[in-house]
Amino acid sequence: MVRLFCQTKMNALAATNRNFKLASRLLGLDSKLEKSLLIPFREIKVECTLPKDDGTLVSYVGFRIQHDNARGPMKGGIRYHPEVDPDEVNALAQLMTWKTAVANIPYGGAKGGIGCNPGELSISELERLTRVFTQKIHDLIGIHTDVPAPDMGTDPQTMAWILDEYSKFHGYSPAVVTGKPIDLGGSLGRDAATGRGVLFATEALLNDQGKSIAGQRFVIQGFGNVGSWAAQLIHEAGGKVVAVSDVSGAIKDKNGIDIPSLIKHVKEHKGVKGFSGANAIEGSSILVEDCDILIPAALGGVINRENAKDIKAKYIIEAANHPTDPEADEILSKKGVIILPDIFANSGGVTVSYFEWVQNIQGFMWDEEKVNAELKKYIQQGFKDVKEMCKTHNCDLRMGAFTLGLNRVARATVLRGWEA
Ligand SMILES: NC(=O)C1=CN([C@@H]2O[C@H](COP(=O)(O)OP(=O)(O)OC[C@H]3O[C@@H](n4cnc5c(N)ncnc54)[C@H](OP(=O)(O)O)[C@@H]3O)[C@@H](O)[C@H]2O)C=CC1
Ligand SMILES: O=C(O)CCC(=O)C(=O)O
Repeated sequence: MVRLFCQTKMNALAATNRNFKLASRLLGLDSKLEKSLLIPFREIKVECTLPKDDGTLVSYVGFRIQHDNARGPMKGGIRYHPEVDPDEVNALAQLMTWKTAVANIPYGGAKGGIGCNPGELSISELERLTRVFTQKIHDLIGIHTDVPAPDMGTDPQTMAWILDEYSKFHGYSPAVVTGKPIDLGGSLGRDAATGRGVLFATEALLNDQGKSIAGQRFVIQGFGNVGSWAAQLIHEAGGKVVAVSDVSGAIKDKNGIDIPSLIKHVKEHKGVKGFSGANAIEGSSILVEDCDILIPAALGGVINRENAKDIKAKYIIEAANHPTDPEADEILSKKGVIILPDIFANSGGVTVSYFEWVQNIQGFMWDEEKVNAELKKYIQQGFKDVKEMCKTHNCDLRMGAFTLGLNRVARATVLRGWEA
């Protein structure tokens, strides 16, 4: 009990449900419809027993939470991380439902995960674990039911193993996963898509404020797929990335870090630690470093009531999923900090996943220029739609995005006659 009160981070599901309720109230949804929208469609929990390289057996718990399919097949990433827990996966699945609706792509929402530390498993152990997980869920995913993709701790190779294992049961099915290698039907531009979407979303927000990326000072937490692509594209657009962190450590240079050199360093040393072109700082201070724009691109709940008051950024672009607790939202709003919410800011990844799925179904590959140009159109339209809801409901960008997403899913639910 005491520990509960000492926690600074809110439970992810409680936080997501709180935002859902606020948006539902703004839209005036009735309680039956609210219930249909909130309760997940299906929650899958499986034991994955892995024979380790040394012959011992270890068991991991895997989840796939399928939240909603009113607007189309369920869609969302699979995460390998030691902190994966059912409540968080549930929250992430629900966020996917609102995200695909905000992006206006014909999907619902799902999310999966295995509670493991991928850094401690060999490649062959990761492959066996992924294949066991796929064997357990193959009859519940599919091209027109639920389409997984990468998230934290997983990558195109993980998707290739899922594709291959799934295809043993159902025939060759490249469209059953997105974010897969190009050689197996992956889309050009998917690897960079979440980071590129973060760039386009930031540009849309700044343009709306009469500003541009050039000269803005950015701090980025997380330097994996999303953080490193966002950093590279922001750097190319003239933004100054002044501090970056990952699990290995954090670095800072107020004149701007040379991002291409940092990317080279991270490839060689598996982390930002030891980069000679910047000064080492405490990892815990990254979120409160002096900057104009803060981009959390790692874990959820990192911006909470404990550190919100010390944040110096004027803007927060949520590249990570649910990085900001509702309590922190309130503190930051009082300080005038503008937050571009996750369900819009990081929607570039799932949007290009949609393009990948479409290409697989069409059997026709787009060039990268087309992928990036289409992504830009979707993000710019998404920003306009979110702003419109902010005007209608006199609310902030998070509630603008939530009301937009909920409203679209609610309409589909009623049209299908599904309200409870
Ligand atoms: N991949 C995608 O397409 C999408 C991802 N997202 C979200 O973006 C976020 C990042 O995902 P992604 O980039 O794919 O994941 P990756 O696994 O590629 O990268 C995660 C990064 O976060 C770092 N990290 C983990 N814990 C901490 C910590 N406590 N402090 C600082 N850094 C930390 C990791 O460090 P290290 O490498 O040292 O372990 C790594 O740099 C997640 O919230 C994910 O849900 C959202 C939309 C789409
Ligand atoms: O690309 C996808 O399908 C999902 C990406 C994802 O997991 C996310 O947007 O959080």
